[in-house]
Amino acid sequence: MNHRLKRHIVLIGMMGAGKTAIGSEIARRYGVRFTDIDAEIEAAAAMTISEIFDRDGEEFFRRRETQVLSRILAGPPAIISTGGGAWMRPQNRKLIADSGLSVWLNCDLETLWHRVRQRSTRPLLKTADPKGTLARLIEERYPVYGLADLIFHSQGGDSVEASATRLIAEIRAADPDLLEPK
Ligand SMILES: Nc1ncnc2c1ncn2[C@@H]1O[C@H](COP(=O)(O)OP(=O)(O)OP(=O)(O)O)[C@@H](O)[C@H]1O
Ligand SMILES: O=C(O)C1=C[C@@H](O)[C@@H](O)[C@H](O)C1
Ligand SMILES: [Mg+2]
Repeated sequence: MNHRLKRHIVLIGMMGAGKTAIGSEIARRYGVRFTDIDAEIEAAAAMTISEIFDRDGEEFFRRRETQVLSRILAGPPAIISTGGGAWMRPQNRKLIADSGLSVWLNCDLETLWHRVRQRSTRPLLKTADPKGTLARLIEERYPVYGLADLIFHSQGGDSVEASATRLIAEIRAADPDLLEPK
């Protein structure tokens, strides 16, 4: 059924937390727009994120990420999936707070590792000990992710569909007017 979003719903969290999977499922179900910031960065640069990191470095990528996030947030309300590091910049947190509800998809290390271990698309995990890197990023980031408006506890055994249903209920409880039928 088609719905209207009053503000953006901005999904934050680690690589593999399900921002893209759950975000696109919710958007499909409610007929609202879904935007993935990583995909927007890649489209604007006509390069993959790995290529941007390799050629121009992480700092350059982070500046691009803020520009793209700012452009998407200025557009019509959408469900937005951010890259894992986006929420760590205070400037990005301010941009998100000004126009959306931030939702952290909180997921444990073992579940994340199970989901990302096969992927070669995430430059930050191209290390000698990717699981250790993931654990270190979790330690650094979780206190900051915890500043989100809503914390969704992802349950490892749940399907994407079940998680999307539970997340919608939690979003409705946090802000009953955010997602309304057209
Ligand atoms: N309950 C669940 N919630 C979310 N994802 C799940 C769940 N169960 C299985 N998955 C699978 O886990 C993967 C989650 O990856 P996804 O790309 O959505 O994460 P992400 O947060 O967007 O990561 P990235 O920052 O790397 O883009 C998907 O392949 C999805 O199908
Ligand atoms: O966790 C991170 O810092 C990143 C996650 C990805 O979504 C990409 O935005 C990029 O690979 C950086
Ligand atoms: Mg994603």
